[in-house]
Order: sequence, then C-alpha cells, then structure tokens
Amino acid sequence: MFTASNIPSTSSILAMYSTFAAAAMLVRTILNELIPQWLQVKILSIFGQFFTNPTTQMTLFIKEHANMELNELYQASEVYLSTRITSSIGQLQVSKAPREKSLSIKVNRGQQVLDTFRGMDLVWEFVTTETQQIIVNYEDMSGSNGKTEHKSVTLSFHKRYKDELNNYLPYVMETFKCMESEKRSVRLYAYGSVTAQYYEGPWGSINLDHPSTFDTLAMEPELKREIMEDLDRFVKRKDFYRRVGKAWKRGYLLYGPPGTGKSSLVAAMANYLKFDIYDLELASVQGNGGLRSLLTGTANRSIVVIEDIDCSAQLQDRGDAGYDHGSQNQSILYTLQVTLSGLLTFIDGLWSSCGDERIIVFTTNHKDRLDPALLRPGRMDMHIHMSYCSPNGFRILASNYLQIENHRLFDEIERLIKELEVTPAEIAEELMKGGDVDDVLEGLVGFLEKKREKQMELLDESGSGKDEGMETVETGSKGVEEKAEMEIVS
Ligand SMILES: Nc1ncnc2c1ncn2[C@@H]1O[C@H](COP(=O)(O)OP(=O)(O)OP(=O)(O)O)[C@@H](O)[C@H]1O
Ligand SMILES: [Mg+2]
Repeated sequence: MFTASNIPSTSSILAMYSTFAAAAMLVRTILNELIPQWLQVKILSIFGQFFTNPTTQMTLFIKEHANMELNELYQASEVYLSTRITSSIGQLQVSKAPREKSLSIKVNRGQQVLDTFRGMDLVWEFVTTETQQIIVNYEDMSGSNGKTEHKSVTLSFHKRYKDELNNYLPYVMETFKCMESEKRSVRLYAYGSVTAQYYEGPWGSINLDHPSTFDTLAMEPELKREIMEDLDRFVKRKDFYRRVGKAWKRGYLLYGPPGTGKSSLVAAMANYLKFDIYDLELASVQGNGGLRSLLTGTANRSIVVIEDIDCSAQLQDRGDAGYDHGSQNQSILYTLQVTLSGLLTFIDGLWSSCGDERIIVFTTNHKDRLDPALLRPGRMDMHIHMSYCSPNGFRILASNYLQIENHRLFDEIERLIKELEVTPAEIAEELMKGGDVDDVLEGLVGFLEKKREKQMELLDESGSGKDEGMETVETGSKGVEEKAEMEIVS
C-alpha cells in the first residue's frame, strides 16, 4: 500500500516504466533468438494476442502477382523478411549462383517469422499453392496437364492494430527501397522457357556482373556526360513527371555498327543507376498478349532492352488482316508473333500506365531500316549514335586495358584511327593481346595499317566515305524533323 509519504513521483513512475519496458524488450530479444518462431507464435496466442483466433485475427494475403502484374509488396516482403532472420528460424534457403559474390539467404516456405512494430505483433509466412493447369506447347500447339505454382505471403496480426498497417506496410516498402538502392549487383533478367513461365514466373534472372561502366566506355566525353546527366535528371524528376501528367519513363534508341558499345552502354547505364535489366527477345515472345504480360511482369527501376530491333520478329505493321491466312495453323502462328502495332501500343499506352522509373532501350545496327513509326517523336526520347572509335575513345581504352596515359606510338595510332572505320571492339581485342605495352601497341599499329590497306581497296571499289563521330538527338514533342538543329556532333 502506498501512503502519502511513499507515493512515487510521476518521474519515478516513468523511470520505472521505462526500465521495465527496456527489460521486457531485452527479454523479448533474447527469447527471439532462443525460442523457435512457431513456439513464440503459440505463446503469443496463449498470452492474449490470439493469432489463431479467427474472431480477433486479421490475415492479409500478398500474392506474387496481382492482375498479371508483379506485386511490388510481395517483392518488398521477401527482401524485408531477409532482414528479420534470427537464429530461432528453423529453415532457411541458402543459395549462391556462380556469378554471385555472396550467399543469398531467404526464409523458407512454411516458416513463420515474427515481427514487432510499435507494440504490434505480426506473423509472416510464405505459402505456396498449386492449381492444375493445361500447359500449351506453342511449337506444336499440344497441351499437357501441369501444375501452376502461386506464391504468396500471409501477414497476420490482431484486428485492433489494423490502422497501424498504414504505417507498417510503408515501412516495409521503404526498407525494401533502401536495400535495393544499396545493393551492389544489378540483375539481368531473360525471358524463361514455357516451363519457367509456369513455375518461376516468366523472367529468370542472374547477376549481371558486367564490368562496363561509364568510366570504361570509349565514347566522346561530351556525349558520355550528356547521357549521365540525362539519366540523373530522369531519376530525380518524379514530381515533375507527376505534375505534367506524364508516365515516369524514358526511351533511348542506340544505333551504330556492331562492336561500337551499344550493349556495353546499356550495362553501363544499369550499373550507374543500379537498375536491373530485362533482356527481351521479341522473336521468342508469343504474340502481343505474351509481350504485354512479359512487360507488365517487369519491376520498377528497371531497363527493358530490345536488341537489334530491326531484326526482331518481322516488325512490320500487319494491321488486323492476320486471320485471312486460310489455314488454322497459319492463323495461330500469325497470332504468336509480336507486331509493330503491338509494340507501339505498349510503348504509348500500357507502358505508360505500368510502373515507375522505367527505361526502355532499343538497339539497332541499321536505324534507316526501322519503321518510321518507331522513330516518331515521343516514342524514344533520345537517339544515341554509337560510332567508330575516335582518338579520345582510344585513350580511354588504352588507359583501361594497359593503364597508360601516353606513349610514343599514341600519335601514330590516333592518326590512323582518324582515317579509319575501326570499332572500339576491334581495338579492345588488340589491346587484350599479351606482351608488354610496346608489343601490344606495335601490334595495334600493324593491325590498323592492314585495315587501312583493306579499306583503301574497298574505297577504290565503292567510293564510300566514313560515318563520322557520335551524336545525340533529343526528339522532344517538336518532332524528328527538328533533329538537325538539335544534333550535337562531337
Ligand atoms: N565504346 C566502347 N567502349 C569500351 N568497350 C567497347 C566499346 N564498344 C565495344 N567495346 C568492347 O567490345 C565488346 C563488344 O561491344 P558491344 O557488345 O557493346 O557492341 P555492340 O555495339 O552492342 O555490338 P552489336 O551491334 O554487335 O550488338 C564489348 O564487350 C567491349 O569489350
Ligand atoms: Mg549489342
């Protein structure tokens, strides 16, 4: 009993309370490490949290895909829960892909993970359900029975905390975004096989681990700076895009001869922004419907690349006339090809409405062969010409490959490079040859001289000139016709 003289003051009650709370937290942390999570859930059920009581418990189902689109909250949950791993979780998935530098540890399916947030206890669990499905083999249009796996994660908590979710779920998303921006490796996604489509989702991925960066790219410094600034501006302009009512996306068309660094530039962009790459081979995509579901299955903060767009799946506009082919099989084959209009519809419409911070890159060796519809303003925001190696480009390669900034042979090499159509890939190959620096550079001079002889012969025969320099063309709303004025030729 408290008497007037021994009633504790408010401050001492607060001090007692905070000591008690700290002790409770400590006990909780220790128990969290020692007691298996499922047992903790049982204990919580007994002592008032009633996780197993359907009248007081609320469970959210977060599915991997929602309306055919990747569910970002599911992705976030997977990443977030990897930060909640304690020694009390009985089963973990550990993997290491050959190209990955570190182990990847995830909570195994069926394992419960306990989390607390502002006094609220939550139980997470990964679950997998299967449904029977007919799997179609698109080559011969035969069907077979198969199982489709649906991944989801459940989140259970006491109903009285449901309002707190408005803080908790954004916290999960925020943690995910922070971890994503800190991640060191960029992933390369490629369109999987039909089987992968049903069991692992349409995109399989590996660590990109591509060494290309803006530092290693042999390009005119001015062009490099422009591209980097464009990317910086793009990622910072969330509010701008929202204000002007435009989708937060950017399209780049990279064109130029083989071996001039188009693919390397895509890797450099991905490494610079820490965006994952989705490599889309249109030829293996089953029709416009397939294209749609693949593209909607890509994550935010990513680059979708369609290489060699001029060669991809006879991309000519075929209108709606495809069903006039007579035989059933032809109609089926026809519908399995991506059409130009399907691609354009996606770029203009669907692409705009799905996701944020998206970059799409087309590459081609022959810009002149592209359908003008693809080059129209508003489709690709920036056209980047990757051309033959320049003296500046050579110096970057020499610095990267040989770690030298100057050499007695540089003048001669640069003079030859100015005269010739030689790609950075060809020069890089020469610089990779063994021997000391003198040997390698003499080898390069020999290579360039031989090339000059050959080009002189060809020039005599055809009388053609060199495709000079690199340029960027910004195609804004004013149109392609204005390109000449906006050209920056370096
Ligand atoms: N501009 C460059 N800077 C540095 N290295 C380059 C450059 N261009 C090419 N290379 C070297 O050549 C190799 C091939 O280049 P890359 O695949 O990027 O060329 P590409 O333009 O995409 O060719 P293609 O049109 O055949 O796809 C690269 O792995 C790189 O080693
Ligand atoms: Mg390429």
